[in-house]
Amino acid sequence: MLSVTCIAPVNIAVIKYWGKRDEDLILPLNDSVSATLSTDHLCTKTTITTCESFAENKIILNGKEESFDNPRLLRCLEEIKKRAKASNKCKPEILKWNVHVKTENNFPTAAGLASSASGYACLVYTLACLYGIENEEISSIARQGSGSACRSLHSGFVQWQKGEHPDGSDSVAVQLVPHDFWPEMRIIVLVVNDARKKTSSTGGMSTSVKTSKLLKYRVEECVPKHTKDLVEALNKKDFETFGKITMQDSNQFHAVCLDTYPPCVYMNDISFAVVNMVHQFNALKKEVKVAYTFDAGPNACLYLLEKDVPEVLAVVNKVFPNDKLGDPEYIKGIAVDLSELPEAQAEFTASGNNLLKYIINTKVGEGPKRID
Ligand SMILES: Nc1ncnc2c1ncn2[C@@H]1O[C@H](COP(=O)(O)OP(=O)(O)OP(=O)(O)O)[C@@H](O)[C@H]1O
Ligand SMILES: C[C@@](O)(CCOP(=O)(O)OP(=O)(O)O)CC(=O)O
Repeated sequence: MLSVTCIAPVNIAVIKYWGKRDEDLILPLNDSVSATLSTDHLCTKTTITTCESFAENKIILNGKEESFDNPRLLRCLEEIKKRAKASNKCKPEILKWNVHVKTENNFPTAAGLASSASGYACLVYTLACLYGIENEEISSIARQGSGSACRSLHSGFVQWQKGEHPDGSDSVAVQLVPHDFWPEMRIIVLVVNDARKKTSSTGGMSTSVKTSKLLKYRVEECVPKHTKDLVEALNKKDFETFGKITMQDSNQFHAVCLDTYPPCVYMNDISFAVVNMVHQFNALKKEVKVAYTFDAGPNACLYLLEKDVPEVLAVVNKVFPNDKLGDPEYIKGIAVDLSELPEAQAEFTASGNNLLKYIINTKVGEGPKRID
């Protein structure tokens, strides 16, 4: 019997992946860029055991058995085994044994918090460790579990290169800068809703590819420029440009969602209240101090620098007053001393009470790790 346990991070895109050119191999229409978030606060933990006596493959997700008869899961297992066989790093008989997967996310699953990204990255990395191929290029296998998962295999800021080959061999994730390149970078997630979402990313983007003319323009004209300028800003640690492109790319992605027929509506009134708060804050400061981005759900991810966290949190608490403020479960992640927060400017007014469920204060982090 062999058993391995690993953890893997979530990632949040600043240039969004939306649209596939090959649904089966999960090949994207455009490059995307993300930050890998610290596993100290958000992560998937997966244990995989393999044994000659196991009669079938099994997966237990968050304590509940799920069907293994899932094409994405089967594809990841099959591809890893193929790679392990070719590398000769593992005894061939071991590759014939079934596996038992036990996996847990320490945050809500399928709620637009990128659980499929950390989930499939962890699955593929743990399998790779089990068969001794963890140092090979495995992002192209994680990609076949969930596109965004390929980016969670690296630390720091990561680019998923769309690639050109029809077989997907060059559609891989590469690290742009390591996790400690811009150590002041912080990510604050404002959780508006952590229930399972109605339109999955997979379904939504498939309809966008079929119906949105704006998506074609985005892919051909906008994303290549957004990506080039954002990577340049990242290398120069130019937050103003980094933040502006991040917000513009998120807004364009949601415009594509509305241009989809029938439309995919992921942001809600609370999301737009966050958008207004951020622009009001940046206008008062006369520079881009904080940037928002939204995935396929209403939750906001704010990118900002450490020095601005107290002032931004003071504004968030004024615009979104909450009875749970002070409860340690309300602001999770990196500890915040509420008594040290400054007074928010008089210009900000409350949007309504208890509109946020909770807040996660985190930073850029490392890739998957074996922990057993
Ligand atoms: N730990 C895990 N191990 C294996 N599969 C997982 C794991 N966590 C999530 N998944 C898979 O990912 C699915 C959720 O993906 P989905 O894209 O709907 O939501 P999300 O990833 O939370 O949101 P988004 O991708 O929009 O940020 C789950 O139903 C499950 O199939
Ligand atoms: C909005 C996004 O979060 C979309 C993520 O889509 P998924 O990677 O979940 O989709 P599939 O490849 O079909 O599994 C943007 C992003 O993470 O780049």
